[in-house]
Amino acid sequence: MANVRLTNIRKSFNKTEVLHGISLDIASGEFISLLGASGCGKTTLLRMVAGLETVSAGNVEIDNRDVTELPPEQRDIAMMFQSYALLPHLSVAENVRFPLRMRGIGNRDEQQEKVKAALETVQLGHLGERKPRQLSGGQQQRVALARAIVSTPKVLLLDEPLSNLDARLREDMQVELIEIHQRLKLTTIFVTHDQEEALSLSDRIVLLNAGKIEQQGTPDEIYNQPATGFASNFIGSANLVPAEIIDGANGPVAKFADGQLLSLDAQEKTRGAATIALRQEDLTLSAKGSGPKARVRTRVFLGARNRYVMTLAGHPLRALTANDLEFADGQDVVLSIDPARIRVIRD
Ligand SMILES: Nc1ncnc2c1ncn2[C@@H]1O[C@H](COP(=O)(O)OP(=O)(O)OP(=O)(O)O)[C@@H](O)[C@H]1O
Repeated sequence: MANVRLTNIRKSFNKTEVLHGISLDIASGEFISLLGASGCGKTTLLRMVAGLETVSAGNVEIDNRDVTELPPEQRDIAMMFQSYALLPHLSVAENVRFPLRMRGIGNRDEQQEKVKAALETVQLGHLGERKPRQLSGGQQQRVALARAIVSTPKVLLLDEPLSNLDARLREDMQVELIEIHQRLKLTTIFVTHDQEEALSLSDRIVLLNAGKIEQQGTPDEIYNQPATGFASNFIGSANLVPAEIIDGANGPVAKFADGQLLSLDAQEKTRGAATIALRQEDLTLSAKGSGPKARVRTRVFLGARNRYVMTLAGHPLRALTANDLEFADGQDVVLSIDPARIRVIRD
């Protein structure tokens, strides 16, 4: 287990810069997620930690050692890819043993001990003799994970390792990853575009946007205190509505383009043009009462809940509600929200 330090990392492909100076300190034993939309540079950054991609500028340190110029096999890392690439002609146990053989770690008996332990960690101790094609997709993914952890690398790099799994298996594997991390305490860098996965697995989330770090923090901080409009929208898909922040009779209020007012937290300091971030799950809808009104455009049935798509001051607004609430298309509904849950982002 080791710390990882990235200092001012830049990467250009054919003169186009895709990573614009990333600096990041990852503590020994930390589980960190690189979260961001497709194309923001997550995989490129991970590959540079692995040594599979050169850096255009900056430094990579692992365990307080500069590895920027070292090839992957000298970095003491293991990487698991989205396509887990098992060798079809080798048994499960031989697949897991492969990195030990490549790196000449231990003799045959020691290698087999390690393989057994790794397969037991992913609960596949009984399937070592099978060939990969005789396993389900989820089991194959576990074999790939066993192969990644078998050499107890200093750093474990995971590139969207769960993205090929169906929803149920994915949840099971998430729990398994959490348990494996608790047991082995490997420094782990996990790439994902799935915010829920990042929130549920990580000690810390690094949100990337177009080759830069947009925000980093614990899942709680990232979810509850998004620092920018991008972060609010990306995590928890908040509604973003422009407004003017003014002093009302009882404290600050947001005034929307159509003149409607929404009370803000008494502590809110911003005044003037801003964007209001309203989480779908924080909005309460009612047929009567005081507060800004939104017009229902459509209702999406989600089983236990409904999603209402509405219009507020000319902007789309979505809310999640319990499904015993029914509003008709075209109806005006009153919005209420705990002022402490409203985020004001200065324009
Ligand atoms: N080998 C390459 N040659 C040229 N451009 C590349 C190369 N690899 C990546 N890029 C570009 O660099 C940018 C970042 O790509 P990267 O794969 O790191 O993004 P990502 O966030 O991992 O996306 P995804 O979630 O879709 O995998 C993209 O614009 C991509 O087109």
